[in-house]
Amino acid sequence: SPDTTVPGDPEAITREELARHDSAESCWKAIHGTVYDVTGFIPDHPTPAAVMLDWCGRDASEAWDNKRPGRPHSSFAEGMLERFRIGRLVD
Ligand code: HEM
Repeated sequence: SPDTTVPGDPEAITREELARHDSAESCWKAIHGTVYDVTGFIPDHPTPAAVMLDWCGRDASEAWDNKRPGRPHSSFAEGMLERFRIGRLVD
């Protein structure tokens, strides 16, 4: 389970905590307020790894909504997200 910095709220993940997971060793992303651990998915994503790695440790909502300019991810991709969910972004 994630190491959060909000006592009593195991779902809460701060931006500070999110920012610690900014590499291929541990890659967390916030997308529209939900935090995902996508570390294990990086080799399976259909792009060079660098495309995914650029967004580790950050709010990746913008990238999620625009995998290419004006092109959101598919509903198939959307359906994959739940399995990576680890919590909720808080300030
Ligand atoms: C965070 C979890 C992510 C998941 C689960 C995911 C999943 C997928 C999947 C399943 C596809 C195949 C096409 C589709 O279904 O839309 C795809 C394509 C793609 N994704 Fe992601 N993706 C993620 C994050 C990102 C990020 C952060 C970027 C950064 C821009 C990105 C950029 C792309 C690109 C460029 C393609 C291929 C081109 C295309 O399909 O138009 N993805 N992704």
